[in-house]
Amino acid sequence: MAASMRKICFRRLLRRFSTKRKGVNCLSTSQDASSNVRVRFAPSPTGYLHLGGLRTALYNFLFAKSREGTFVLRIEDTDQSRLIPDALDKLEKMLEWSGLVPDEGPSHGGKYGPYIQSLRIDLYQESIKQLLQNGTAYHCFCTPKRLDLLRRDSVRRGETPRYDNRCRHLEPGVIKEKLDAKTPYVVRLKLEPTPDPWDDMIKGPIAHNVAEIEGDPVILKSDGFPTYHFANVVDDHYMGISHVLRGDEWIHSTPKHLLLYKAFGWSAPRFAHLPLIVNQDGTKLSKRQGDIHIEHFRDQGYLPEAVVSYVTTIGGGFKCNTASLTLDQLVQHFDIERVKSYHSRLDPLFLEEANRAHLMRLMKTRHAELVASLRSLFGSADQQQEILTDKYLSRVLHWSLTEDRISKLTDLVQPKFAFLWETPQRDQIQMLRSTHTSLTELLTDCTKKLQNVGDFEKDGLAPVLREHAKASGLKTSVYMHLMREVLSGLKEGPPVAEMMSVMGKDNTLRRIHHTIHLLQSR
Ligand SMILES: Nc1ncnc2c1ncn2[C@@H]1O[C@H](COP(=O)(O)OP(=O)(O)OP(=O)(O)O)[C@@H](O)[C@H]1O
Repeated sequence: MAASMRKICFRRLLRRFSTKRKGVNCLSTSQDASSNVRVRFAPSPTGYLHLGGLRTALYNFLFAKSREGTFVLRIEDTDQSRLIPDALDKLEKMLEWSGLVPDEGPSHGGKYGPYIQSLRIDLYQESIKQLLQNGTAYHCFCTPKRLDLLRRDSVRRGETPRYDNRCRHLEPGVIKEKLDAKTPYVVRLKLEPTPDPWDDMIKGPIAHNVAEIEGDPVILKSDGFPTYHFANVVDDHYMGISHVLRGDEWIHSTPKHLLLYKAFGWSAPRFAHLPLIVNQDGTKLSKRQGDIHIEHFRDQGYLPEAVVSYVTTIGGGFKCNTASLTLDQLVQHFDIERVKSYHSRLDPLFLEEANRAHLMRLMKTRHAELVASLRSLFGSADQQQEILTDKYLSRVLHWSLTEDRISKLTDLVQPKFAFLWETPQRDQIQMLRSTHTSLTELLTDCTKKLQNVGDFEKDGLAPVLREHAKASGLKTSVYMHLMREVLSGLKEGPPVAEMMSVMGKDNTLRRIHHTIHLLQSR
């Protein structure tokens, strides 16, 4: 067995073992996995939904739906300095477009709302009092200047900067004095050693002794807003979240979160840290990159089902190929035990494959809708309206998909497919007249041959065209080039017999007659 395979099996074994002995030695994550499943997708509105965020939203959705649970959308907007005004609106639209409709959320309501953190400030301020009273948190009056000096000092010594926990030890009288004098403060959590492992649903037991590495973290900022860690834990508790599925970048924050649960005396949810979707250089995909936003894929003409399939390729979780699975099928096949623990890059070729597979599926299941979508790519005033019949559009769809010519509908309006919709221009045809003097006769003869072809399929047309080339004394390649230009104005493209077959007999003959007419007119 290869070493990497042995490692994976060992990790799986550990995961099973550690799940069974949950609570024995691990930091407590005591929610019972079989109890009422409630998960949340909790993005910050600091940018638009991208592939990484969508993948995390999707796995939360799949986990909830595969266990008859609830999928909650919560907006984490405590970093007010980075807010983007229309981010929430667009995020909700993109989730809906992808089919990941929340059961509870800012626009869907629910009994645990509000679902936007900036509307829950009172709850955080009440909750912080609890920790100040039981002594697990404390006021810190250190000035930004002192913190900066500390940081510089550490850097000078070649150490990782960390807060020295000085205000942990302030006398109650000093604290009162400073509070009475309205001295600005933050609230920090007292970190305790966390040498014991906690049990991640994907990675198995993980030990991270955060107090050895970091100073006490801020949980309430000087502007009265909670930090990510604090609001996240308070909300997960009050929203009854049973499982937290989030990106791997939060894995080292988990001991802090577990300490917060402990400080409150609450039981913690189970955690699953999902592998990240990374860039070519191994860095995490992030909101600041334009071409990874879900809107970008929608605008390019990709189907929501295909974009969803695309993001399932990082992280696994399925025992079958997901290229053509619908959301319902993904729910049926999803198994968190199969989620991988390593980060990877997306393969854009898979998106093309998935989009094609979903288009093929829609051809069978929602044919009329697909035809209507193709028609909608053309303006109502466009000259080609008269050929946009259901029959013609269906034939184009069938051809382009079965012959692997396109991966999305919008490909069909690219210049290389213009021949499907437009007749060649007068000047293109007139150019041909100068190189082929007897073109009118050749085309007239060709129409006679084509009239007699009953089954206008490429296999029947190809020998007829080859024979006509021979009878006209032209090399087949020269003849085919000529016919392609007559039909499409293009120098390159699909084989002529294939072109004719997709255009259909009437359309093909009409085009040739049109060319003859242009050749005869001056
Ligand atoms: N590249 C990624 N791969 C997998 N999950 C991701 C990725 N980026 C974000 N996530 C997850 O999506 C969820 C929402 O993330 P969030 O809204 O904070 O976006 P973000 O891209 O992490 O933000 P930023 O661009 O500021 O880093 C989080 O659980 C986060 O872990």
